[in-house]
Amino acid sequence: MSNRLPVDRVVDEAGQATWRPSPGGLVTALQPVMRAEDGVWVGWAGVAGEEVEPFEADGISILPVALSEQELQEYYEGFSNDTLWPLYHDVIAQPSYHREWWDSYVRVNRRFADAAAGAAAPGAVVWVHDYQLQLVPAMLREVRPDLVIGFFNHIPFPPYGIYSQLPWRRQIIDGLLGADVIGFQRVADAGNFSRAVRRLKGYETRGPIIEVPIDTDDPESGSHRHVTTNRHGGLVRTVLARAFPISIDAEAYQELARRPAIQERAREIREELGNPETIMLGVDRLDYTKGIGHRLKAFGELLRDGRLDVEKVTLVQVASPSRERVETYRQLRDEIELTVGRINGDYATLGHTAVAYLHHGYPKEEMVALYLAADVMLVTALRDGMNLVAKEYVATRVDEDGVLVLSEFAGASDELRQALLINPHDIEGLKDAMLQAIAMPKRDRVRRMRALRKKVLTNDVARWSASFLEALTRSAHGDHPLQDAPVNRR
Ligand SMILES: O=P(O)(O)OC[C@H]1O[C@H](O[C@H]2O[C@H](CO)[C@@H](O)[C@H](O)[C@H]2O)[C@H](O)[C@@H](O)[C@@H]1O
Ligand SMILES: O=c1ccn([C@@H]2O[C@H](COP(=O)(O)OP(=O)(O)O)[C@@H](O)[C@H]2O)c(=O)[nH]1
Repeated sequence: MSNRLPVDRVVDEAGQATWRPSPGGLVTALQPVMRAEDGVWVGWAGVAGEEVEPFEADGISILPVALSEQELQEYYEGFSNDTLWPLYHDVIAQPSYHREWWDSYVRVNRRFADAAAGAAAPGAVVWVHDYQLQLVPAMLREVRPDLVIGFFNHIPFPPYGIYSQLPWRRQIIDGLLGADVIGFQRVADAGNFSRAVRRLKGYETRGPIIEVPIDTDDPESGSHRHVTTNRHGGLVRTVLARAFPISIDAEAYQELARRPAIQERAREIREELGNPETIMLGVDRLDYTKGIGHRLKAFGELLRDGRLDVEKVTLVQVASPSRERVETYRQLRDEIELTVGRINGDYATLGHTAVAYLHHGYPKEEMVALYLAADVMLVTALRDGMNLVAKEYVATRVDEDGVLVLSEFAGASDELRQALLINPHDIEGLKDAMLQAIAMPKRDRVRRMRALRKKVLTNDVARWSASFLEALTRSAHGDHPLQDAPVNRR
């Protein structure tokens, strides 16, 4: 279950409906998993006010959940993306708190839970994804205690000092604790969650295990899995909360990178840009968490100070459209486009663009060609759950060349230690890292890229889903594995 299905329904001006792939890393990561399983994907079809019948897409059974226009505004654009999203990303933007948005979030979560409850076979495994659906685990457990329920949070879980702002902080914790296994991107996220549970609920935790007291007056209390007695002699249900860092289908990216047509397209991209000595690339949803403004500032200053030459270096910035009706996102687009216009106005020449700015979403093949064309990949997120783009760049570089500049605030930095790690708030540090990346000798580039590729090729998306589902299946047999998934325990 995820808010977004792998395909969005798009209705054109003539009223004709078509399906197009959904944006974002969650769908990229889950598609190969779902293709391999004989399951049902429950999610929203991407258009408001329409009931869509269950259907098949690319070998996946789809069960659409309908949202009205008002729910789209209050549950998705409002509570999910204007309350939870900024709150969980370190309040980079100010979260808005509205009681009607919360009511809508509860209503829509209930609808998702009901849909899954109706579709799941007895004892089935249900895997719920992301911050839009945090109440679903408890709602589902209430009506279907036979199910094995997993939850994975794709975005960060904030430190308690930030999380505690949320007026509905206890309800969200209760919602999540309905799951048997709760997965996070980083060890730090899992730690933040356990702390919030201790502070808000007073429940005890032992490493990754959370002890949820059982209400013995509840007639359903006998149906719980992994019930045990805690050190005070009380009956508790145990929940596993741990890091499972997500990844990509690395083999598929390698395969695309080896295709002659895609390699030719990469050469064409370089030519279209006037064959600069260095191409730097940024690929992001147009989101304030991605640090696009910081990246442009650093690049603009390097041109201003004559440390970079527009005839030698071009920055390609793909900023794919995202959440365009949310005011903060509209403002961000204006700011970014103003900055790009200024940099190009000040430093571009007739023959050489400084920033090639593309406000589009591209298919995978074009993404791979862009990755192959880029000498330096810039991931400067201010906060990011994982950032699959960083991993895709590494998987694509079958030539073992290219330099990844990576923010330490992206989950990917826990694993990709051989990237040039930066703090995007430190503009001078970012500028130095860009120059270091451009000037890095081939031997060093290859050494770093080899080490990065080993990580991404070993810890791919199949391994991620297998380790989560294994933890979930073991939990169905009353056994919570205590060790962490493969990740640096930093
Ligand atoms: O569905 P949208 O509102 O259009 O947004 C797209 C997705 O963005 C987020 O992606 C996150 O998941 C990635 C995979 O785990 C991760 O690499 C990235 O850091 C996250 O930001 C969001 O979490 C998804 O729910 C959205 O569908
Ligand atoms: O034009 C684009 C821009 C992005 N992406 C994909 O969108 C995902 C972005 O995931 P990431 O984890 O980096 O960030 P998110 O957008 O989920 O926050 C990656 O798989 C990208 O390849 C894409 O297919 N076309």
